[in-house]
Parts: sequence; structure tokens; C-alpha cells
Amino acid sequence: MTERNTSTDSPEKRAAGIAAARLVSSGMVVGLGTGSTVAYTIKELGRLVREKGLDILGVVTSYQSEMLAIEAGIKLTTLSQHPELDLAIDGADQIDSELHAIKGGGAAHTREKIVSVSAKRFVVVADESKTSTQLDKTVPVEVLPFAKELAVKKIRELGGKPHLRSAVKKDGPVITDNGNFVLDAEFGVIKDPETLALQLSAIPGVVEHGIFCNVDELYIGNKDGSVKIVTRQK
Ligand SMILES: O=C[C@H](O)[C@H](O)[C@H](O)COP(=O)(O)O
Repeated sequence: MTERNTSTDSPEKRAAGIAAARLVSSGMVVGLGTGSTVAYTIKELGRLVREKGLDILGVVTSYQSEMLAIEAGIKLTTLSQHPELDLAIDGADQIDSELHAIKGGGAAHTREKIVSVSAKRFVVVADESKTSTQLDKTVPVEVLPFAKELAVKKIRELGGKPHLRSAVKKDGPVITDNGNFVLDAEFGVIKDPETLALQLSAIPGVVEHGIFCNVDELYIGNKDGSVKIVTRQK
């Protein structure tokens, strides 16, 4: 697992995050992702709520995005109250040319996947450094603590090298918002993300993994403030 860069002062991330906020209009129920890029979207939506009367409901994907949304003044709802969302916006750790993404650098990918699949449209915001022709970053796999050894064995059988993610400023493993462990699995270049996604999902005790095959659009921010939009070919 490479070190997480959550710098909050990035012109590229800001450009992408703010551009995606323009997709949101009054009356929408919006999935709010987790991480430093979508944080710009959440703050911008908060500004539009306060200054322009934007009337939306948000569904958060983590404790972090919940706190940010509350601070921004965005009204929140739940998937129980609003099971179908108009739009979900989130960041990614890596995204390939066919818009397969790896997420979960912040261990939020389980709720992020549930929220993104609940949305009619899923938009990823990122800077250029996240783009790649093929996926080759470690894949975060959230597992029930009870199932850790089985998951390690099964991931090895799939050709992966799993490592239990360790906490920072706490001894022992990272515990997700759902009370589980995260295995970061190295697979080298992932030639067929959709097949690997299905294989990981089939392991008993795997709660969710970080391969996302449901991205509709990618907003790539540049230093000069411009944004390139890539749409998935269906
Ligand atoms: O678990 C975390 C999420 O999947 C994030 O959306 C992802 O790690 C990207 O975060 P950032 O925008 O901070 O690079």
C-alpha cells in the first residue's frame, strides 16, 4: 500500500471536484464519497446550499464524509429513506482507460460501492496521477476478522499477495467503519478487472473489495483549472 496523499491543497483535485459539483441541481439525492478529492465537491455543494439555495439531500459513505457534509451544511438522508440516488460522486486511487477503478485507499470502499451502485449515475473525480492504461495498484479487500485467514489463502490462490493493513497511531490493524479488517492485495497488472472482481466477491467472508466496474464518467482535473471528462463506452 503506497502512502496516502490526502493533501487538501491541490489545484488538480479542486478543479475536478468543483466541476463535478455542477452536475448537482435542486431536488437531487446525491451520494457523497470519501477522500481528499471529493472533499472539494462536498465543500462546493455546501457553498451552493448556503449561498445559492441549492436544495439537496446527501448520502454519506464514511464517518469522514459525514462530518464534512455536516460541517458544509448539507442535509443528510439514508439509503433506507432514499434507496435510489440521482448521482454519486467519489474519488479513486487508480482508474484505467475503460474506467475500471481501484478504490479503498481510505478503507471506505464498501459503503462507497453500495452508494455508487445505488445511484443512477456514478462520477469519479481525480487528478491525472490516478489515471493509467491498466490497473496495477494494490486492491483493498475488506474482510470479516473471523474470515481473515481463509481470505488470505483464497487471495493467494488467485495470484495475489495480501497484507493486513496496519493502523497509524494505533497498534494493530486498521478497523473499518464497519468493524472489519482490510487486506491490501498485490496482483501486479490486472489484465481482467471484471473477472478478478467476481472472484474476490466469491470468497466467503469478503465484505467488499475495491475494484469498481460501474464508473459512468471520469472528471480529470488539471493544474490550470481545466477538466477533461471521459465517458464510459457502453
Ligand atoms: O477509501 C477511500 C476512497 O476510495 C477514496 O475515494 C480514494 O481513496 C481516493 O481518495 P483521494 O481522493 O484522497 O485520493
